[in-house]
Amino acid sequence: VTQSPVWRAISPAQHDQTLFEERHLRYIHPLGKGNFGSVELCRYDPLGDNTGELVAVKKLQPNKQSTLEDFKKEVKTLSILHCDYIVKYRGVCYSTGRLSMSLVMEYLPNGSLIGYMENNRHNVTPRRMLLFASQICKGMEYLQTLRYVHRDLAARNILVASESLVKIADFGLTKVIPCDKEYYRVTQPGESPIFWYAPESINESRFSHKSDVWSFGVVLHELFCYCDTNSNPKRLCMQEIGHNVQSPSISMQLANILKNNWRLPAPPNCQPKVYNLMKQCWVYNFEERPCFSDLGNQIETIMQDERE
Ligand SMILES: Cc1cnc(Nc2cc(F)c(C3CCN(C)CC3)c(F)c2)nc1Nc1ccc(F)c(N2CCCS2(=O)=O)c1
Repeated sequence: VTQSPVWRAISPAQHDQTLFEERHLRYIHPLGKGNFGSVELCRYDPLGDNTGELVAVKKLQPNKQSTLEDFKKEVKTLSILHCDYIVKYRGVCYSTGRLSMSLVMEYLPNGSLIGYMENNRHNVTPRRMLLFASQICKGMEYLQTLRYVHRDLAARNILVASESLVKIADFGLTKVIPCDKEYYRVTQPGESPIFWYAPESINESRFSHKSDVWSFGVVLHELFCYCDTNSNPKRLCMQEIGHNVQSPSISMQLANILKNNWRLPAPPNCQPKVYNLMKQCWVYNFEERPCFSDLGNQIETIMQDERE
């Protein structure tokens, strides 16, 4: 029987580790909602004896912004990224009948950096924050070698693998920079995380490795504020803008205060060297911002001094 055409048609799937059969994907509970879909904890249990692997499954929620095309690009992006500091792709699950598909990824039990920092505030040292920062930096350096701009680098999109390892997740907004240019121009901005955006991204929808560096500076700020909701970037910017949310638009007012050299304030008890790193990431002119390898070296140096 296994030699009949039907079995031949089916059997290759079993050998393809990246194809997950929906009937073996056991739903456990929701993990969260991102801008492009929801993520659920599942167990892939083909033997049906609960010995299967826990996986995080991202389901597409088609809304005005995201389409199946965008989701397929996100899947394609993640499937070719192989880096210790980027969440691992496991495969895809095509649902029988229905058109949709799901993205299957490794499951990291400690959740996002935000929840982790809030819950572990008392035993996360500045040295550990610098370790996390250097890992995010290395992940971004790797992305840059493939000409990817993440465009949504924020603490909410960083996952905690262990107390000494974090990974970049959620490549829903990631784009490849065309070979003949040094930046990516977005046409439909959609739901933009403008409080993590560089001025040129706010003003001209221009995204580059240097705009990712700006967002990295905001992630550093979030880290050294222990991801405290009272000092999250949106709240601090809105306080500075004032709450006249009419005209001009919030992004225009944000662009103005950044133009007038306002920046997120130094986090409480933050070493001057670390705040100085953030300020380098927030230089108005993107050409003067450091690149991720410079930042990585500076972070390693500060970590050395910390050790002495
Ligand atoms: C790929 C992946 C691997 N492991 C994990 N582990 C994970 C483990 C957890 F306990 C939690 C939480 C912890 C807190 N309590 C209250 C609820 C569950 C958790 F949130 C995540 N999560 C992944 N992805 C993911 C999940 C959820 C997401 F909202 C987002 N997104 C973030 C913004 C865009 S997003 O949708 O991509 C990605």
